[in-house]
Amino acid sequence: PYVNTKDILEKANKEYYAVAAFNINNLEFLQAIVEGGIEKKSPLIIETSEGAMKYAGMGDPLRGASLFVKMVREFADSLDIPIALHLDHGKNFKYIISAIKAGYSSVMIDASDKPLEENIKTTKDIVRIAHAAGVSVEAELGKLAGIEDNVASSESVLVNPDEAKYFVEETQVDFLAPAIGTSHGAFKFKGEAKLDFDRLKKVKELTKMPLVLHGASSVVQEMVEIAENYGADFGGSKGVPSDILKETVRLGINKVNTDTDLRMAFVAGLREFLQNNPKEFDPRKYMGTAKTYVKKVVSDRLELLGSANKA
Ligand SMILES: O=C(COP(=O)(O)O)NO
Ligand SMILES: [Ca+2]
Ligand code: NA
Ligand SMILES: [Zn+2]
Repeated sequence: PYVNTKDILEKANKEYYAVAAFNINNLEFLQAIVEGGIEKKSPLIIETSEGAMKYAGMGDPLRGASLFVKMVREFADSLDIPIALHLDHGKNFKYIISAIKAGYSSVMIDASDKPLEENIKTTKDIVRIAHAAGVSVEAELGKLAGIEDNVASSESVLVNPDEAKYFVEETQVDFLAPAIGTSHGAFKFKGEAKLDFDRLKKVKELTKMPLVLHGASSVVQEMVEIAENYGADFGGSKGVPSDILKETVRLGINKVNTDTDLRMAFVAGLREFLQNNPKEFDPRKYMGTAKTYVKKVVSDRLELLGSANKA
């Protein structure tokens, strides 16, 4: 069934497991993710960025949002696993309202680049509107290094646990993304991968609510090798190691945003197939391996996060 993200995350919060939130831009990624969820009997959170809404809607974000709702609902309404649709990194009021109007389960209002009081005010505005429409809300505290807020910020700004308690009380958000040292993309760490577990622990103790980890892709070595075998250059790529990811779940992360790992799996499959099948031009064939690899990464991640058999 098509459900509210909050329902999925409240259960995960109670039972101390995490649910992956997988980003999509097209049909093929959605198909592969849904296949993984069915195989693992796992709840699924499908999420789209504002850019994805624009891309799917060919420049019209409301049309894009509505297309994604219809696609996801077609799958969700016909399956036993709970599936939610979430707007990732909502920053533009028009896009957030479009997602709510189109029927998204939840929206993120990302005002983490603003001073605390402004983040609170903006988040409160969105919570009031979203909750009136039965839509749940995610917000963020702290900043991820790498590309954040369309600005390359070299330093990540880690969450302040006391601020987090004040923030959630003031805003009444449904789930919170505390920055604890991750960053978006495939180049997360120069040296050793390290996250601030202590801050995460404190935020969980103080808020007791479902928490979100952004920048949570692992950069799956198997996929890097296949892709590089067929012409990719992913030198220097490094993600969140599985053991560190598992530790964040143990400490209270319940939603794990995963985009890069699916992108790398898809392009690995695409490169491999195209190189080995010079005569093929049926998209259902040349995107077949790509979808299979995405499904594999999805299934492994659902298992790792503990949401398998939780549907
Ligand atoms: O945080 C993410 C995805 O992060 P990755 O680049 O690590 O997949 N989306 O909001
Ligand atoms: Ca942010
Ligand atoms: Na999000
Ligand atoms: Zn993110």
